Amino acid sequence: MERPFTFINSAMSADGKISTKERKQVRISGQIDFNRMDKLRAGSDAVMVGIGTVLADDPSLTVKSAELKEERIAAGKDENPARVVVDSKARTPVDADIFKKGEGKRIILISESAPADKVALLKKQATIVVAGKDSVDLKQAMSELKTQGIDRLMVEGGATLNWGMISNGLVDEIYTFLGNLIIGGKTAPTFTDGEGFSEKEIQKLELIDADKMEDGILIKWKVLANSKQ
Ligand SMILES: NC(=O)C1=CN([C@@H]2O[C@H](COP(=O)(O)OP(=O)(O)OC[C@H]3O[C@@H](n4cnc5c(N)ncnc54)[C@H](O)[C@@H]3O)[C@@H](O)[C@H]2O)C=CC1
Ligand SMILES: Nc1nc(O)c(N)c(N[C@@H]2O[C@H](COP(=O)(O)O)[C@@H](O)[C@H]2O)n1
Repeated sequence: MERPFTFINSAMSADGKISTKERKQVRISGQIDFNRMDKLRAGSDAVMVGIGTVLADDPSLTVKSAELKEERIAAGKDENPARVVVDSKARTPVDADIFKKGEGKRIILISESAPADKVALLKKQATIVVAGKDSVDLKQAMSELKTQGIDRLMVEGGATLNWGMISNGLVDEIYTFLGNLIIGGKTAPTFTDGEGFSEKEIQKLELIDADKMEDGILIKWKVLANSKQ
């Protein structure tokens, strides 16, 4: 199956949390890391999040730097990479910031179980891709993104989508900024939630690089092949 080159970028606390127990967004990294993230967005064909992140944070997922936007336009691309939401039941609000802010394509990945009336509303603002019966079949969805010309995909969480992508063997690299705070809470989302691997299935990584950045560490990992997937 052909799929895009895919990486996850995330910011987590020193105890591995990506938001609070109330699922409230926390500023974990500083401006240098936000600029790095902006460059990653600008260099991608699409930026993807789960519906949990849209409902919790309402991110715009746009490129913020005017210079980087101009570079994209000069290269014949849209100002922003395509914004993709994994949303089995088509719960994306029609007034979400991904629709209100910035130019560019929007793609909503849904399952066959999504209600037709809501899908019809979303169709006015986004390309709808149906993959899977009750929840989005991520393998099928990634193959569809590839056929739509997406060669480089940035995944920005959250915890459940990160698990879904990694456990299905759909991720090539992971970039995590580890910040100088403890969030705690057993219900606060971690970098990967989902059901978790049992011992023999655990996903192995190879360290690419680790750098001190502001008051934290940027760690880059390569995801190794996993015979279980
Ligand atoms: N610090 C950071 O870098 C980031 C933190 N976050 C945080 O993450 C939290 C949201 O994470 P979650 O609640 O876990 O939501 P999520 O953003 O991972 O979305 C999960 C939802 O995606 C949908 N989905 C459909 N098909 C799926 C499949 N095959 N596999 C996995 N998911 C599928 C399901 O409805 C599922 O509930 C928020 O609190 C947000 O603030 C989100 C992005 C970045
Ligand atoms: N990389 C990173 N560092 C942090 O400290 C963060 N809090 C986040 N959060 C995610 O960034 C997204 C915001 O995007 P827009 O600014 O709206 O374009 C959002 O999904 C946050 O969860 N990321």
